[in-house]
Amino acid sequence: MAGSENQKFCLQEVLDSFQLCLSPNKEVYLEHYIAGWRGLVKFLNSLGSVFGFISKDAVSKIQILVNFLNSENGSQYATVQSMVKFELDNKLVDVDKKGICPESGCRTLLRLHRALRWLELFLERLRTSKEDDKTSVMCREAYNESLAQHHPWVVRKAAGMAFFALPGRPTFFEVMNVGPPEQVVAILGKAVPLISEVYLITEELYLKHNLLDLP
Ligand SMILES: CCCCCCCCCCCCC/C=C/[C@@H](O)[C@H](COP(=O)(O)O)NC(=O)CCCCCCCCCCCCCCC
Repeated sequence: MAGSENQKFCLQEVLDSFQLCLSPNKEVYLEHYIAGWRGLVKFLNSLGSVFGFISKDAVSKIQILVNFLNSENGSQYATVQSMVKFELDNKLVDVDKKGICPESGCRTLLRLHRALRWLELFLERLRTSKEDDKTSVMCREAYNESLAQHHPWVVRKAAGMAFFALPGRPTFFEVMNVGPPEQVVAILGKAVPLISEVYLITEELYLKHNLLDLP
């Protein structure tokens, strides 16, 4: 998988990864969750260096999770559910905000999980958008409704500036690399509910274990 962030993006690949994410009993496989994010980072990279600071942060979080998956405890990280259990049972999470485990799997995944909500809201806006709607507006609205609430002023400001550099809807659809606009809309129609399901399962799990505010 190394270096896959530099290859050409294809929306179908992301859809496939999120499809593979769910086990028959609705657990979330970390490997496929990570693959989905790798695909999205590819997309971001293809939009240019203005988005480098966002892509860099996503890549570093992906890498932390990959390292856990490849560690001697890798099998405990097979699913998000098993990761949460393992890290909580072994006191590997900063539940009482002490800063002893600043890079736990749970807190790292939480950052991507929050970004997944932004993605869901953004893709749904794209799916239902009209030809001359602005991607920057869709992106900002989705961001303000989700991730922005977890970001300090300086990050919100930087993100806001980057949104201005987003290409228009036609270019955006082209970069998705799945064919004409109707096809993009059709694939988005499959991707959004899937992403939403993965998001909800993770959200409920984190809520149950009181992990939604991990520092
Ligand atoms: C296509 C437009 C892309 C716009 C992306 C919108 C999200 C804006 C996020 C701005 C993040 C700025 C970077 C810094 C973040 C960190 O401070 C912050 C907190 O981390 P910490 O607690 O370790 O400090 N990190 C995060 O919240 C995680 C952010 C992860 C963002 C990943 C975004 C990937 C975007 C993929 C684009 C895919 C487009 C979809 C097309 C099919």
